[in-house]
Amino acid sequence: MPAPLEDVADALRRMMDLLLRVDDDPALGHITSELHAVSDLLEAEFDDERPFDKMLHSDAPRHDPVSGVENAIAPPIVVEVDSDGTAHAEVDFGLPYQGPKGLLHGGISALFLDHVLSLANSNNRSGVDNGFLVTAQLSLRYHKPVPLFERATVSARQTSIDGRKVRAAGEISVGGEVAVSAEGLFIATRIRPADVPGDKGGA
Ligand SMILES: CCCCCCCC/C=C\CCCCCCCC(=O)SCCNC(=O)CCNC(=O)[C@H](O)C(C)(C)COP(=O)(O)OP(=O)(O)OC[C@H]1O[C@@H](n2cnc3c(N)ncnc32)[C@H](O)[C@@H]1OP(=O)(O)O
Repeated sequence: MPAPLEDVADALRRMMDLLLRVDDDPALGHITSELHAVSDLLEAEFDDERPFDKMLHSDAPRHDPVSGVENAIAPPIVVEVDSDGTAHAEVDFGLPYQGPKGLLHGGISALFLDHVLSLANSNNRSGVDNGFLVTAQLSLRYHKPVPLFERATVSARQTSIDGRKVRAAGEISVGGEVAVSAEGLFIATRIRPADVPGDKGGA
């Protein structure tokens, strides 16, 4: 059963989508006041320390803009990692991700590929120094536009490990055809999860 924070994020996703469908309307003034009233309620509960702490210490990502179930910016996608190390997720991109009319914004493609390439690396870290694996380089090729409202598959696999340097490649495909392909270099930071107080090594 979804947790309350997931429910709220879902409600916010619905609203963001609707806001991109309405035109100027007299009701918008009232909606703006209502939203500020809700934000005032949230602000009263705000705990300055919580978001960063939660991201660092949770076992599953809940706040990131791709898979984060508590982040309304995220669709969110569910990434599965197969036994052969291939990471993949399915997603129907909607209006909040639009760039050219009816098409996915290219920066959003980069975001989703970065994320799924990262998860393809999280499965196999043998021989990699035990730091956080961060993106050092991401190279993209946009072959075809990605249409909104159609099922897209984002997939990635690790291609090599060389000391602290790990490489992965992946693509966004629609209807079985590659629309965007990516190659990424990820480097294990010198800072290790064990150096961060209270960290469980989740990210
Ligand atoms: C269903 C499965 C569930 C699993 C759940 C798992 C939990 C997941 C949790 C959560 C979700 C994940 C969310 C994904 C997030 C996506 C990834 C990001 O967004 S990461 C953030 C963006 N990236 C940065 O902020 C990096 C910023 N840069 C740096 O910190 C440094 O520059 C760093 C660490 C990359 C390198 O710095 P140095 O000082 O440690 O590196 P030096 O020692 O100089 O270099 C090492 C080697 O790498 C090369 N190198 C360094 N930087 C390079 C670069 N940019 N390009 C090419 N080569 C580079 C060097 O030439 C050197 O090579 P030679 O060993 O000599 O051969």
